[in-house]
Order: sequence, then structure tokens, then C-alpha cells
Amino acid sequence: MLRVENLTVTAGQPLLEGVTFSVGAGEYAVLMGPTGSGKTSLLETLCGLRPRGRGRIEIGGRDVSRAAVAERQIGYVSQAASLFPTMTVRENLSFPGMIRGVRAKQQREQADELAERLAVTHLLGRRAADLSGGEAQRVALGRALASKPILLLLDEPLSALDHAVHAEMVTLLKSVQQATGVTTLHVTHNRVEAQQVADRVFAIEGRCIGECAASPASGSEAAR
Ligand SMILES: Nc1ncnc2c1ncn2[C@@H]1O[C@H](COP(=O)(O)OP(=O)(O)OP(=O)(O)O)[C@@H](O)[C@H]1O
Repeated sequence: MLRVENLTVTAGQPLLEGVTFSVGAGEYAVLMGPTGSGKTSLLETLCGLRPRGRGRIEIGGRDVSRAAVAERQIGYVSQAASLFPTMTVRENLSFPGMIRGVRAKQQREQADELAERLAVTHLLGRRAADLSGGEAQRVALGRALASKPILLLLDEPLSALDHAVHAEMVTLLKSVQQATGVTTLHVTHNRVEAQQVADRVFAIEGRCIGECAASPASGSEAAR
């Protein structure tokens, strides 16, 4: 689970203040908010990539407010898939295991299992630079899951995909999240996407975050 208490998010200047919310273990939460309101900065703060002004971040019942990035047990898929372009898909999927000192055989087995789950087995030998946008996002999701995170952060993972691939990825994201049970926080501008995946929806209002009582798509147009 993720619990955030009274957090300040800064990027040069304070963006969000008194941020307090929680996502239960195994829940799929979506965060929405206007462009430039601080969604990416919040995710980066949760990861430890950006200094936290003040406040407390608890992941899986552990206070990680001062923990190093690698100790937070977070899988992060950023806006651009950010794969290692000259590495193959297998090498990208094996990378988290490799830096944790996992044995080569286990790395191979884990890459095979993730590739099967994400339907990219046929791409294992291909360089990441040669993947389509949808393929790259599948692999980025696999790489984020390879470290067996207890919290998965997704920053607009589907925003660059065409309609058909987008629909496939929504189904895949939801099924992978349910199968792994990983607590998830997914940033999107797309209200329909939010409605399709979310157990709970949060929105940035001013400098704070509030929970939306109703489904974000009801009675309104999709933001897409
Ligand atoms: N390193 C930085 N130094 C100064 N300002 C920054 C820095 N990083 C981000 N910002 C600013 O902070 C604000 C919030 O940026 P952020 O990327 O968190 O917004 P966002 O809600 O994710 O936006 P979008 O929906 O467009 O992706 C923006 O005005 C951005 O220009």
C-alpha cells in the first residue's frame, strides 16, 4: 500500500502542498490533473528522484521518506518508455535482476515469464530502439515489474498510442495488475482510460490532491 501524509512537492518552487492520500494494497488508483500541475513531479518525489520538501511517504507499511531510490521497491514507467535503446528486449527485462545480482539462469527465466505475460516473447532478441511505441511500452512495463515492486507508478504510459493499441494496452495493464496484485498509481489525462482501469481516482485541485467521489467519465466527455 501507499500512504502519503502532508507531502510538499517542489520543482524549483513548491507545486503541491499538504498532499495526503492513500492507496490500499493491491488497489489500482489513477491520478488526474491539469498540465503542469505537478503529477510527474509527485511520482518522481515518491520514487526519491526529486527532493521532498516535507511530509511522509509510506510504502508497504514502511516509512521510505528518507530511503534511497533503490530501497523503495517501486517500479516506474515514465512518459517516454526510456528503455536502453541498444540493448535487446531480453537485456532490458533482465537488467533489474542483473544489477541486483540475480543468477543468470534466474534472469533468463524471469525475462521469459515477463515476456510471455506481456506478449513480447517474439521480440526478445530485438533491440529496444527497433520497437514500435506499443511494443516499447509493454517492455517498459515488464522492466518495471522485473524488480518485483510493491508499488507501480505509471506516468501517462498510453498517451502516445493509437486507438487500437491503446485499447489493447488498457486490457493488458488491468490484467497484469490483477495477476501481480501490485499496488498501482497511474497518471493520465484520459477520463475514459481512468474509468476503465481505476478502483479509485484522485485529482489535483489547486495545490492539493482530492479523491473523486464519482467515476470521472460519468456525465462528461472523455478528455482525449
Ligand atoms: N526541474 C525543474 N525546475 C523548474 N521547474 C520544473 C522542473 N521540473 C518541472 N518543473 C515545472 O513544474 C511544473 C510541473 O511539472 P510536471 O511535469 O510535474 O507537471 P505534470 O502535471 O506532470 O504535467 P503534464 O500533464 O504536462 O505532464 C511545470 O510548470 C514544470 O515546468
